Amino acid sequence: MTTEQFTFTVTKTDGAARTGEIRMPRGVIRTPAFMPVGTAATVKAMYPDQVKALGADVVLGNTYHLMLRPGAERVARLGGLHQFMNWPYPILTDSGGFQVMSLSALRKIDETGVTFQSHIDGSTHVLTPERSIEIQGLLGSDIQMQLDECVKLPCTDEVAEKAMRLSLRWAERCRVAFGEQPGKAMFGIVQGGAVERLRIESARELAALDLKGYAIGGLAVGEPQEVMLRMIETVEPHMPAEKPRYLMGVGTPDDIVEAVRRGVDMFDCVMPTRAGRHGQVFTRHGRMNLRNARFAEDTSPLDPESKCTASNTYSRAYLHHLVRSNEILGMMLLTWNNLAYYQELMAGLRKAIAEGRLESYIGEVKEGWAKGER
Ligand SMILES: CNc1nc2cc(C(=O)NN)ccc2[nH]1
Repeated sequence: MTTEQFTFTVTKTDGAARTGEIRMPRGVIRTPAFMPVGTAATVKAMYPDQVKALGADVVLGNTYHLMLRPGAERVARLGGLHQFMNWPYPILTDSGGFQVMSLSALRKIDETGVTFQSHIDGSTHVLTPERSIEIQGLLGSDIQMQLDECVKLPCTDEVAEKAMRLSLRWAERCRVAFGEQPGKAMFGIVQGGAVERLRIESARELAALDLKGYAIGGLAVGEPQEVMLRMIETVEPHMPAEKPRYLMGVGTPDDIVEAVRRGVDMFDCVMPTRAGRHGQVFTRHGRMNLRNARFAEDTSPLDPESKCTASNTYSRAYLHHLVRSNEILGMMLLTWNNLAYYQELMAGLRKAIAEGRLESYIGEVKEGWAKGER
Protein backbone atom coordinates (compact mmCIF):
# COMPACT_ATOMS: atom_id res chain seq x y z
CA MET A 1 0.00 0.00 0.00
CA THR A 2 1.66 3.25 -1.06
CA THR A 3 0.59 6.29 0.96
CA GLU A 4 -0.59 7.92 -2.28
CA GLN A 5 -3.81 5.84 -2.33
CA PHE A 6 -6.30 8.68 -2.71
CA THR A 7 -5.54 11.18 -5.49
CA PHE A 8 -7.51 13.89 -7.25
CA THR A 9 -6.32 15.17 -10.60
CA VAL A 10 -7.88 18.08 -12.48
CA THR A 11 -7.71 17.05 -16.14
CA LYS A 12 -9.29 19.98 -18.00
CA THR A 13 -10.72 23.39 -17.14
CA ASP A 14 -13.23 25.63 -18.91
CA GLY A 15 -13.57 28.88 -17.00
CA ALA A 16 -14.05 27.97 -13.33
CA ALA A 17 -15.40 24.54 -14.34
CA ARG A 18 -13.12 21.52 -14.29
CA THR A 19 -13.09 17.84 -15.14
CA GLY A 20 -11.12 15.54 -12.89
CA GLU A 21 -10.61 12.08 -11.49
CA ILE A 22 -10.57 10.89 -7.91
CA ARG A 23 -8.58 7.68 -7.82
CA MET A 24 -8.86 5.34 -4.81
CA PRO A 25 -8.53 1.57 -4.21
CA ARG A 26 -12.21 0.83 -4.90
CA GLY A 27 -12.35 2.74 -8.13
CA VAL A 28 -12.18 6.03 -10.01
CA ILE A 29 -14.72 8.85 -9.65
CA ARG A 30 -15.03 10.94 -12.81
CA THR A 31 -15.84 14.55 -11.97
CA PRO A 32 -18.08 16.47 -12.21
CA ALA A 33 -19.87 13.54 -10.54
CA PHE A 34 -23.42 12.96 -9.33
CA MET A 35 -23.69 10.56 -6.38
CA PRO A 36 -27.02 8.71 -6.16
CA VAL A 37 -28.25 8.66 -2.57
CA GLY A 38 -28.29 5.20 -0.97
CA THR A 39 -29.73 6.25 2.40
CA ALA A 40 -30.43 2.90 4.12
CA ALA A 41 -27.83 0.87 2.20
CA THR A 42 -29.86 0.93 -0.99
CA VAL A 43 -30.44 3.39 -3.81
CA LYS A 44 -34.20 3.08 -3.47
CA ALA A 45 -35.94 1.02 -6.22
CA MET A 46 -32.65 0.31 -8.02
CA TYR A 47 -30.34 -2.71 -8.29
CA PRO A 48 -26.68 -1.81 -7.58
CA ASP A 49 -25.52 -3.05 -11.00
CA GLN A 50 -28.22 -0.93 -12.64
CA VAL A 51 -26.89 2.14 -10.77
CA LYS A 52 -23.37 1.31 -11.93
CA ALA A 53 -24.48 0.69 -15.53
CA LEU A 54 -25.92 4.23 -15.66
CA GLY A 55 -22.43 5.61 -15.03
CA ALA A 56 -22.49 6.31 -11.30
CA ASP A 57 -18.97 5.84 -9.89
CA VAL A 58 -19.88 6.44 -6.22
CA VAL A 59 -23.00 6.35 -4.06
CA LEU A 60 -23.82 8.12 -0.80
CA GLY A 61 -24.70 6.37 2.47
CA ASN A 62 -26.36 8.17 5.37
CA THR A 63 -24.68 7.73 8.75
CA TYR A 64 -27.78 8.83 10.69
CA HIS A 65 -29.99 6.14 9.17
CA LEU A 66 -27.41 3.35 9.26
CA MET A 67 -26.31 4.01 12.86
CA LEU A 68 -29.95 3.65 13.94
CA ARG A 69 -30.73 0.69 11.69
CA PRO A 70 -29.09 -1.84 11.28
CA GLY A 71 -26.35 -0.24 13.45
CA ALA A 72 -22.73 0.53 12.55
CA GLU A 73 -21.23 -2.33 14.58
CA ARG A 74 -23.63 -4.78 12.95
CA VAL A 75 -22.69 -3.60 9.43
CA ALA A 76 -19.03 -4.03 10.42
CA ARG A 77 -19.70 -7.58 11.70
CA LEU A 78 -21.35 -8.31 8.35
CA GLY A 79 -18.27 -7.22 6.40
CA GLY A 80 -18.96 -3.52 5.88
CA LEU A 81 -21.33 -1.55 3.67
CA HIS A 82 -19.77 -2.52 0.32
CA GLN A 83 -20.29 -6.23 0.96
CA PHE A 84 -23.63 -5.66 2.75
CA MET A 85 -25.23 -3.80 -0.17
CA ASN A 86 -23.23 -5.41 -2.99
CA TRP A 87 -21.67 -2.12 -4.12
CA PRO A 88 -17.90 -2.79 -4.43
CA TYR A 89 -17.16 0.72 -5.73
CA PRO A 90 -16.51 3.94 -3.74
CA ILE A 91 -19.01 5.01 -1.07
CA LEU A 92 -19.17 8.47 0.48
CA THR A 93 -20.93 8.71 3.83
CA ASP A 94 -22.22 11.90 5.36
CA SER A 95 -21.58 12.56 9.06
CA GLY A 96 -25.17 12.34 10.27
CA GLY A 97 -25.26 15.94 11.40
CA PHE A 98 -27.63 17.28 8.79
CA GLN A 99 -30.15 14.49 9.28
CA VAL A 100 -30.03 14.74 13.06
CA MET A 101 -31.07 18.38 12.60
CA SER A 102 -33.73 17.62 10.00
CA LEU A 103 -35.13 14.22 11.01
CA SER A 104 -34.65 13.53 14.68
CA ALA A 105 -36.07 15.02 17.85
CA LEU A 106 -32.93 17.00 18.55
CA ARG A 107 -32.39 17.05 22.28
CA LYS A 108 -29.16 18.99 22.65
CA ILE A 109 -26.25 20.38 20.70
CA ASP A 110 -23.13 21.50 22.55
CA GLU A 111 -19.35 21.46 22.28
CA THR A 112 -19.32 17.67 22.78
CA GLY A 113 -21.69 16.84 19.97
CA VAL A 114 -25.40 16.27 19.41
CA THR A 115 -27.81 14.29 21.56
CA PHE A 116 -30.99 13.20 19.80
CA GLN A 117 -33.88 10.80 19.83
CA SER A 118 -34.22 8.32 17.01
CA HIS A 119 -37.15 9.06 14.67
CA ILE A 120 -37.58 5.27 14.47
CA ASP A 121 -38.06 4.24 18.12
CA GLY A 122 -37.35 7.32 20.22
CA SER A 123 -34.14 5.87 21.69
CA THR A 124 -31.53 8.42 22.72
CA HIS A 125 -28.21 8.66 20.84
CA VAL A 126 -25.13 10.86 21.07
CA LEU A 127 -23.16 11.78 17.96
CA THR A 128 -19.77 13.37 18.62
CA PRO A 129 -17.17 14.17 15.95
CA GLU A 130 -15.19 11.15 17.12
CA ARG A 131 -18.21 8.81 17.12
CA SER A 132 -19.29 10.00 13.65
CA ILE A 133 -15.84 9.18 12.23
CA GLU A 134 -15.86 5.86 14.13
CA ILE A 135 -19.28 4.96 12.65
CA GLN A 136 -18.17 5.90 9.12
CA GLY A 137 -15.07 3.73 9.66
CA LEU A 138 -17.20 0.80 10.85
CA LEU A 139 -19.33 1.17 7.73
CA GLY A 140 -16.14 0.97 5.65
CA SER A 141 -16.75 4.34 4.03
CA ASP A 142 -14.16 5.50 1.46
CA ILE A 143 -14.90 9.23 1.80
CA GLN A 144 -15.97 10.31 5.27
CA MET A 145 -17.49 13.68 6.12
CA GLN A 146 -16.74 15.71 9.23
CA LEU A 147 -19.52 16.27 11.73
CA ASP A 148 -20.76 19.83 11.43
CA GLU A 149 -23.67 22.02 12.46
CA CYS A 150 -25.81 22.96 9.51
CA VAL A 151 -28.12 25.90 10.16
CA LYS A 152 -31.46 26.42 8.41
CA LEU A 153 -31.74 29.61 6.35
CA PRO A 154 -32.67 32.38 6.90
CA CYS A 155 -30.83 32.83 10.19
CA THR A 156 -29.05 35.67 11.99
CA ASP A 157 -25.34 36.28 11.38
CA GLU A 158 -24.74 35.42 15.03
CA VAL A 159 -26.38 31.99 14.69
CA ALA A 160 -24.46 31.31 11.47
CA GLU A 161 -21.18 32.40 13.07
CA LYS A 162 -21.64 30.25 16.19
CA ALA A 163 -22.42 27.15 14.08
CA MET A 164 -19.55 27.82 11.68
CA ARG A 165 -17.00 28.10 14.48
CA LEU A 166 -18.30 24.98 16.22
CA SER A 167 -18.02 23.15 12.89
CA LEU A 168 -14.40 24.30 12.55
CA ARG A 169 -13.55 22.91 16.00
CA TRP A 170 -15.33 19.68 15.08
CA ALA A 171 -13.38 19.49 11.82
CA GLU A 172 -10.13 19.44 13.79
CA ARG A 173 -11.49 16.73 16.13
CA CYS A 174 -12.62 14.66 13.12
CA ARG A 175 -9.22 15.05 11.53
CA VAL A 176 -7.55 13.67 14.68
CA ALA A 177 -10.10 10.85 14.97
CA PHE A 178 -9.70 9.92 11.30
CA GLY A 179 -5.91 9.81 11.54
CA GLU A 180 -4.08 8.40 8.51
CA GLN A 181 -6.14 5.90 6.48
CA PRO A 182 -4.39 5.32 3.12
CA GLY A 183 -6.91 4.93 0.31
CA LYS A 184 -9.59 6.77 2.27
CA ALA A 185 -10.35 10.43 2.75
CA MET A 186 -12.02 12.77 5.18
CA PHE A 187 -13.58 15.92 3.78
CA GLY A 188 -14.16 19.15 5.66
CA ILE A 189 -17.42 21.08 5.22
CA VAL A 190 -17.54 24.83 4.64
CA GLN A 191 -20.37 26.42 6.61
CA GLY A 192 -21.30 30.03 7.37
CA GLY A 193 -24.94 30.39 6.33
CA ALA A 194 -25.49 33.14 3.74
CA VAL A 195 -22.81 35.41 5.25
CA GLU A 196 -19.91 35.90 2.86
CA ARG A 197 -17.26 36.81 5.45
CA LEU A 198 -18.15 33.69 7.47
CA ARG A 199 -18.05 31.48 4.38
CA ILE A 200 -14.59 32.83 3.49
CA GLU A 201 -13.27 32.35 7.03
CA SER A 202 -14.63 28.79 7.14
CA ALA A 203 -13.05 27.92 3.78
CA ARG A 204 -9.66 29.39 4.70
CA GLU A 205 -9.52 27.76 8.16
CA LEU A 206 -10.46 24.38 6.66
CA ALA A 207 -7.91 24.74 3.84
CA ALA A 208 -5.23 25.12 6.53
CA LEU A 209 -6.11 21.63 7.83
CA ASP A 210 -4.88 20.21 4.49
CA LEU A 211 -7.77 17.72 4.15
CA LYS A 212 -8.25 15.52 1.05
CA GLY A 213 -11.36 17.38 -0.10
CA TYR A 214 -13.89 20.02 0.86
CA ALA A 215 -17.68 20.18 0.83
CA ILE A 216 -19.83 23.27 0.73
CA GLY A 217 -22.57 22.56 3.24
CA GLY A 218 -25.54 24.37 4.66
CA LEU A 219 -26.99 25.29 1.27
CA ALA A 220 -30.16 24.18 -0.49
CA VAL A 221 -31.79 24.65 2.90
CA GLY A 222 -34.51 27.05 1.79
CA GLU A 223 -32.52 29.90 0.28
CA PRO A 224 -33.18 31.15 -3.28
CA GLN A 225 -30.91 29.70 -5.98
CA GLU A 226 -29.15 33.03 -6.47
CA VAL A 227 -28.11 33.08 -2.80
CA MET A 228 -26.74 29.54 -3.11
CA LEU A 229 -24.83 30.47 -6.27
CA ARG A 230 -23.46 33.64 -4.66
CA MET A 231 -22.15 31.58 -1.72
CA ILE A 232 -20.42 29.19 -4.15
CA GLU A 233 -18.84 32.15 -5.99
CA THR A 234 -17.74 33.56 -2.62
CA VAL A 235 -15.98 30.47 -1.32
CA GLU A 236 -14.60 29.00 -4.54
CA PRO A 237 -11.51 31.26 -4.70
CA HIS A 238 -10.65 30.28 -1.10
CA MET A 239 -10.93 26.51 -1.64
CA PRO A 240 -7.79 24.69 -2.79
CA ALA A 241 -8.03 24.27 -6.58
CA GLU A 242 -6.25 20.91 -6.41
CA LYS A 243 -8.81 19.36 -4.05
CA PRO A 244 -12.34 18.14 -4.91
CA ARG A 245 -15.25 20.46 -4.12
CA TYR A 246 -18.53 18.76 -3.10
CA LEU A 247 -21.81 20.69 -2.92
CA MET A 248 -23.98 18.79 -0.44
CA GLY A 249 -27.61 18.01 -1.15
CA VAL A 250 -27.73 19.68 -4.57
CA GLY A 251 -29.78 19.57 -6.66
CA THR A 252 -32.01 20.07 -9.68
CA PRO A 253 -30.36 19.76 -13.11
CA ASP A 254 -30.25 23.57 -13.30
CA ASP A 255 -28.63 23.85 -9.85
CA ILE A 256 -25.98 21.31 -10.89
CA VAL A 257 -25.21 23.01 -14.21
CA GLU A 258 -24.84 26.42 -12.52
CA ALA A 259 -22.64 24.97 -9.75
CA VAL A 260 -20.40 23.05 -12.20
CA ARG A 261 -19.95 26.36 -14.05
CA ARG A 262 -18.67 27.84 -10.78
CA GLY A 263 -16.14 25.08 -10.04
CA VAL A 264 -18.01 22.38 -8.11
CA ASP A 265 -16.90 18.76 -8.73
CA MET A 266 -19.30 16.51 -6.76
CA PHE A 267 -23.01 16.46 -6.00
CA ASP A 268 -25.54 14.34 -4.14
CA CYS A 269 -29.30 14.81 -4.06
CA VAL A 270 -32.41 12.74 -3.34
CA MET A 271 -34.24 14.65 -6.09
CA PRO A 272 -33.98 12.09 -8.95
CA THR A 273 -34.82 9.09 -6.75
CA ARG A 274 -37.44 10.70 -4.46
CA ALA A 275 -39.17 12.56 -7.32
CA GLY A 276 -39.23 9.33 -9.35
CA ARG A 277 -41.10 7.55 -6.57
CA HIS A 278 -43.68 10.35 -6.66
CA GLY A 279 -44.26 10.30 -10.41
CA GLN A 280 -42.02 13.23 -11.35
CA VAL A 281 -39.58 12.67 -14.21
CA PHE A 282 -36.53 14.57 -15.43
CA THR A 283 -35.68 14.49 -19.13
CA ARG A 284 -33.69 16.51 -21.65
CA HIS A 285 -37.03 18.20 -22.42
CA GLY A 286 -37.64 19.31 -18.83
CA ARG A 287 -39.76 17.88 -16.01
CA MET A 288 -43.13 16.12 -16.19
CA ASN A 289 -45.40 14.68 -13.54
CA LEU A 290 -46.78 11.40 -14.83
CA ARG A 291 -49.71 11.60 -12.40
CA ASN A 292 -51.16 14.27 -14.70
CA ALA A 293 -54.25 13.14 -16.62
CA ARG A 294 -52.81 14.52 -19.87
CA PHE A 295 -50.64 11.39 -20.06
CA ALA A 296 -53.51 8.89 -19.68
CA GLU A 297 -53.47 7.97 -23.39
CA ASP A 298 -50.10 9.31 -24.46
CA THR A 299 -48.46 6.41 -26.30
CA SER A 300 -45.07 8.13 -26.63
CA PRO A 301 -42.11 7.11 -24.42
CA LEU A 302 -40.61 9.54 -21.90
CA ASP A 303 -37.60 10.21 -24.14
CA PRO A 304 -36.95 8.24 -27.36
CA GLU A 305 -33.43 9.75 -27.54
CA SER A 306 -32.45 8.21 -24.19
CA LYS A 307 -30.43 4.97 -24.08
CA CYS A 308 -32.35 3.93 -20.96
CA THR A 309 -35.08 1.30 -21.43
CA ALA A 310 -37.30 3.01 -18.87
CA SER A 311 -37.11 6.20 -20.96
CA ASN A 312 -37.29 4.86 -24.53
CA THR A 313 -39.63 1.86 -24.31
CA TYR A 314 -42.59 2.29 -21.95
CA SER A 315 -45.48 4.56 -22.94
CA ARG A 316 -46.36 7.56 -20.83
CA ALA A 317 -49.88 6.11 -20.66
CA TYR A 318 -48.54 2.95 -19.02
CA LEU A 319 -46.31 4.92 -16.63
CA HIS A 320 -49.28 7.17 -15.78
CA HIS A 321 -51.32 4.04 -14.99
CA LEU A 322 -48.54 2.58 -12.81
CA VAL A 323 -48.12 5.83 -10.90
CA ARG A 324 -51.86 6.34 -10.40
CA SER A 325 -52.14 2.71 -9.25
CA ASN A 326 -49.16 3.20 -6.91
CA GLU A 327 -47.53 0.16 -8.53
CA ILE A 328 -43.95 -0.69 -7.49
CA LEU A 329 -42.87 -0.93 -11.14
CA GLY A 330 -43.83 2.72 -11.58
CA MET A 331 -41.35 3.74 -8.89
CA MET A 332 -38.70 1.50 -10.41
CA LEU A 333 -39.06 2.78 -13.98
CA LEU A 334 -39.24 6.48 -13.08
CA THR A 335 -36.29 6.23 -10.69
CA TRP A 336 -34.36 4.46 -13.44
CA ASN A 337 -35.26 7.19 -15.95
CA ASN A 338 -34.30 10.00 -13.57
CA LEU A 339 -30.93 8.58 -12.57
CA ALA A 340 -30.21 7.83 -16.24
CA TYR A 341 -30.92 11.46 -17.11
CA TYR A 342 -28.80 12.83 -14.23
CA GLN A 343 -25.85 10.64 -15.25
CA GLU A 344 -26.33 11.56 -18.91
CA LEU A 345 -26.22 15.24 -17.88
CA MET A 346 -23.01 14.69 -15.86
CA ALA A 347 -21.39 12.85 -18.79
CA GLY A 348 -22.42 15.70 -21.11
CA LEU A 349 -20.94 18.28 -18.73
CA ARG A 350 -17.67 16.32 -18.43
CA LYS A 351 -17.42 16.03 -22.23
CA ALA A 352 -18.27 19.69 -22.82
CA ILE A 353 -15.64 20.86 -20.31
CA ALA A 354 -13.04 18.51 -21.82
CA GLU A 355 -13.79 19.99 -25.25
CA GLY A 356 -13.82 23.61 -24.02
CA ARG A 357 -17.45 24.17 -25.01
CA LEU A 358 -19.23 24.24 -21.63
CA GLU A 359 -21.08 27.51 -22.22
CA SER A 360 -22.60 26.33 -25.51
CA TYR A 361 -23.53 22.97 -23.94
CA ILE A 362 -25.27 24.77 -21.06
CA GLY A 363 -27.17 26.85 -23.61
CA GLU A 364 -28.30 23.69 -25.39
CA VAL A 365 -29.52 21.87 -22.25
CA LYS A 366 -31.37 24.92 -20.94
CA GLU A 367 -33.06 25.39 -24.30
CA GLY A 368 -34.16 21.74 -24.19
CA TRP A 369 -35.63 22.13 -20.72
CA ALA A 370 -37.42 25.36 -21.68
CA LYS A 371 -38.95 23.85 -24.83
CA GLY A 372 -40.37 20.88 -22.95
CA GLU A 373 -41.79 22.92 -20.10
CA ARG A 374 -43.84 25.20 -22.40
C1 LIG B 1 -31.43 19.26 0.19
N1 LIG B 1 -30.54 20.21 0.75
C2 LIG B 1 -29.45 19.85 1.49
N2 LIG B 1 -28.59 20.69 2.06
C3 LIG B 1 -27.69 19.95 2.74
C4 LIG B 1 -26.62 20.32 3.54
C5 LIG B 1 -25.88 19.32 4.16
C6 LIG B 1 -24.77 19.70 5.05
O1 LIG B 1 -24.42 20.85 5.18
N3 LIG B 1 -24.23 18.68 5.74
N4 LIG B 1 -23.21 18.96 6.61
C7 LIG B 1 -26.19 17.98 3.94
C8 LIG B 1 -27.26 17.63 3.14
C9 LIG B 1 -28.01 18.62 2.55
N5 LIG B 1 -29.13 18.57 1.76
